[in-house]
Amino acid sequence: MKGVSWGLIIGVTVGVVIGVLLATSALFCIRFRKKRAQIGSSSSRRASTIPIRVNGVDACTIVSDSTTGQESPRVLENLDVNGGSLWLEGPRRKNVVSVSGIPKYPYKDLQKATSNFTTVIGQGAFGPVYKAQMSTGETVAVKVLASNSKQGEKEFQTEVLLLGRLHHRNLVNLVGYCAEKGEHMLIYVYMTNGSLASHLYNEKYEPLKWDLRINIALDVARGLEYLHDGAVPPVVHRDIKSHNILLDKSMNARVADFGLSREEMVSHHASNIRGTFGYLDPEYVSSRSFTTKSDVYSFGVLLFELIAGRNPQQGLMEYVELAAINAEVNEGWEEIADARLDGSYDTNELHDMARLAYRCINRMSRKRPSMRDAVQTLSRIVKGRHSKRRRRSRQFFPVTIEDGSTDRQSHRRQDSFDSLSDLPDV
Ligand SMILES: Nc1ncnc2c1ncn2[C@@H]1O[C@H](COP(=O)(O)OP(=O)(O)OP(=O)(O)O)[C@@H](O)[C@H]1O
Repeated sequence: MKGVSWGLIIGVTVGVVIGVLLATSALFCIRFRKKRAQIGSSSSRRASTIPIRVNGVDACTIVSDSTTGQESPRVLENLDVNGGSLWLEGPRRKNVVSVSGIPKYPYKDLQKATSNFTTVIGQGAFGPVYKAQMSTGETVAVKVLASNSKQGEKEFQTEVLLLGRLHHRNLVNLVGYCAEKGEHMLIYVYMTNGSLASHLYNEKYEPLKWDLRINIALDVARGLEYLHDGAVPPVVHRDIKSHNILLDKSMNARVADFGLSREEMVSHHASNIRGTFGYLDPEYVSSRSFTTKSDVYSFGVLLFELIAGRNPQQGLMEYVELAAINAEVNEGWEEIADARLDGSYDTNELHDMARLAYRCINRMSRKRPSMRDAVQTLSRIVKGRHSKRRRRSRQFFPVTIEDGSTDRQSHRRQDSFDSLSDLPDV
């Protein structure tokens, strides 16, 4: 009996232990699978919201941005998940010959779409830019390269091929081209709200709000980060300035004029130095060698433009150097804040952005941050702003929900709604 009961006890114990082990491992397997599925779906979601397409000759790889980008709630305009332009997709593409993925448009179509090239929207160093209404109903911008260009057909095609490989939501993507009747034209996504320069300096526009200025800075940083770290081979922009930052209908900023052969520029700059004075890296001027850090320098100038609402031709940098004297102990940068902001900005954010800008314009290129660092700093500023607002909204909502009947409280509710207007979707 004793033997039987010991055997029974041991049998039951072993059975229970094996049962528990089996149950635990089954549970572990289920949880592991779930987790993997979650990671899979979140990374594919991430890749689809923040596409960076790095194209080799035939390959197209999606890699992610250095930040998630969830802090930027603004709407993407005309973009599919791969950063390509939706208007070119699908059945609408009829009548368009596509060579190596970049559609080639007949001259007569563009002539018609621009009312015989009468719809000028701008004039750049490469030539005039026209607004074009395509028969598909889409609006595009057509850049006609100056006819004094020495570029041959083959070089132009090569350039189109290179440009066509660069796709990012913060770049003014090339969506087509035309090479006919001795004319060379590049067709771009149309940017409804024009250039950043016009919003900063043209009185006809409302002053840009502080939050929007930071969002624009982050958009530009992301576009440049892609050119420097995401594109293969890396692309140095060489002419970052507020005229080359364009805004779409939702005020998302995109970098324009990248990757164009600078040899083709109608020279309005002295002694072979390419770029725009005031934005030029002093190290490049002395060494004549342009690097990604030269773009970082120009980006720093652009950040100061956003802060101060004045450009290098209006003495921006002298202004900055004076303010920098007092800025060491977290003071002083307010002195240069754009008067059109009317004091409506967060002082800490302004200091953080100015400090980043000042690092970017360091005379020694090796001491400047990379664009990846700049993206991370600006993302932190934007994230900080959102969490501050979330905290503030948590303070306000319980009061208004519990007892929203008094005037004072309904005012507060209104205030909290106003300040939440640009919270990201969560
Ligand atoms: N894709 C676009 N959508 C809307 N407007 C555009 C577009 N591209 C250019 N423009 C307009 O045309 C103007 C001229 O553009 P372009 O890029 O040729 O020259 P720029 O940047 O002003 O000067 P530069 O050539 O010296 O850099 C821009 O300032 C902008 O107002």
